[in-house]
Amino acid sequence: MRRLSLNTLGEVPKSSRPDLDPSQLTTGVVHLGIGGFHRAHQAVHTADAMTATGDTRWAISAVTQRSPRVRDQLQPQDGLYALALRDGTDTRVRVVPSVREILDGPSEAEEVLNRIADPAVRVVTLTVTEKAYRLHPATQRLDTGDSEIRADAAGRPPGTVVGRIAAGLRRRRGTDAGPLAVISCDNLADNGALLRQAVTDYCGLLPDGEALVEWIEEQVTFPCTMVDRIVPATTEANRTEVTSTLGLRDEATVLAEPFSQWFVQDDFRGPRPAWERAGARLVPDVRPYELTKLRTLNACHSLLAYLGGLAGIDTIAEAVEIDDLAGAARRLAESEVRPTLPPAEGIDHHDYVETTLHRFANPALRHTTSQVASDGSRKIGPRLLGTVTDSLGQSNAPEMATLVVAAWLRQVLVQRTDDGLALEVNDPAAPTMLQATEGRTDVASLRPALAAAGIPDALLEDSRFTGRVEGWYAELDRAGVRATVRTAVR
Ligand SMILES: NC(=O)c1ccc[n+]([C@@H]2O[C@H](COP(=O)([O-])OP(=O)(O)OC[C@H]3O[C@@H](n4cnc5c(N)ncnc54)[C@H](O)[C@@H]3O)[C@@H](O)[C@H]2O)c1
Ligand SMILES: O=P(O)(O)OC[C@@H](O)[C@@H](O)[C@H](O)[C@H](O)CO
Repeated sequence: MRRLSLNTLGEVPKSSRPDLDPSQLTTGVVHLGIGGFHRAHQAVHTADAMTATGDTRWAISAVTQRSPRVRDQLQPQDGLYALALRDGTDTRVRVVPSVREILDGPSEAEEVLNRIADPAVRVVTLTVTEKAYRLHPATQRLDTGDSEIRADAAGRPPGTVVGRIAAGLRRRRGTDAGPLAVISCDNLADNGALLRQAVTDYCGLLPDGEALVEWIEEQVTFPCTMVDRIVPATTEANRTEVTSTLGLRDEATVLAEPFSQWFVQDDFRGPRPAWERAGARLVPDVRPYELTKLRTLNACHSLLAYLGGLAGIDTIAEAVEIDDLAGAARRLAESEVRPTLPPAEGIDHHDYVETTLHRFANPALRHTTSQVASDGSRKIGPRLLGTVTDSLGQSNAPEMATLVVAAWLRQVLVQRTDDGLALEVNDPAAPTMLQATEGRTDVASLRPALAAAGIPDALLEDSRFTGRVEGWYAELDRAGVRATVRTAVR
């Protein structure tokens, strides 16, 4: 079957064809980490902003970070791909035109730096997963002892995200290409500030680092963002379905829910796409929205992923249909998270929780518990530990938050469901945690495991945290998920 491409675009059914002519767009954005989420979120808001304004300077040069797979899917299609928005049995398919170039970061490192230094480029966005920032979990500062970071700083073509950004900024400084905004779109609280600090820490390892930091302060902003759209990993079934809708083969299909939200801190020194004309909110302070989303939506997602996974449940939609699991998510969100949140204008927290659980229940997404559970050691902090710390500070008991931590620990240490089936564990800290526990899975092994995962000392030394985690862990071991949660939500 013929592939989707510029040559075949005219054969796409009219209802799925883009409003923009892709060949008329020029590049103004570099994106690092062209995974599913970018294709379903920022690339779409950016296409819609160009359509709304007629300002076609914002096509995207997208960079793969570790494997050329997405480049190999998109390049034969001239960067075109279909987004399938699915809600229950409804599906809407649209071809997205904004990705105009795909570079493979590892093998085309020089080109990537040239793009970042290009005066036409005014925005760099990134979606690279939490672990790619290489932050020390306890300090949330760049782990400058990381061997890959040190190798980048020693002058090899940069392979890490922070190394690549710093090298690109250094080149841009050399070409005097003008101000730039570097926008993290990953699920991290204060993502812009964390990235700025990580780049600054990295510059500290470079011989010309001080001058580069001075230039960055003058020319580069790091707006914080809150991004929200559920985008599961694409399956072959998704590709086949979209192929039959388009009448053309699309290897780079992405699937998402219809809901999409984007809050961006309005901190730009140069031009940018008019995202506010395409559903985004440009606000002076993103923090209340970001905290609300991370501590509510993402924390409930993790709750369903860890407890659901241990209970042998494959998808988030199936997990949230179990009343006690939904009840535990509500208890976490309403009783523990809500008192810790600053007011976020326009957000009613109760409605937010109910909308979130309704979105999770979308059966068409088939978002797996194992995908959401991945990289737990990097997600537990931003999603749950802030709630734990703030709750303890307010003398509120973080029962559900610690239950999630215990469930994560059981996944990593025991790696079996309650029925004894093997659980796939994908966590960069898992080897160190298993080494620290020497293969033991009893309650006494939890503190070494938490320490190895980089949980901050203040929590490790607080028995109100460790005691609860140990209690829940023992209960999960004794009674299993379903009975533990049933008792917990009574
Ligand atoms: N998928 C979603 O529903 C969703 C929603 C909101 C935010 N996000 C954010 O987007 C991120 C990416 O999600 P996705 O669905 O696109 O995932 P994905 O697996 O499709 O893509 C991940 C991207 O990150 C890169 N990456 C992974 N590990 C890396 C590392 N160690 N160093 C450098 N690059 C690395 C990969 O190369 C790839 O380009 C998430 O981690 C999250 O922070 C995702
Ligand atoms: O993408 P991750 O791996 O950081 O987290 C998995 C999900 O919790 C997350 O992607 C949500 O679907 C998303 O944050 C919704 O906006």
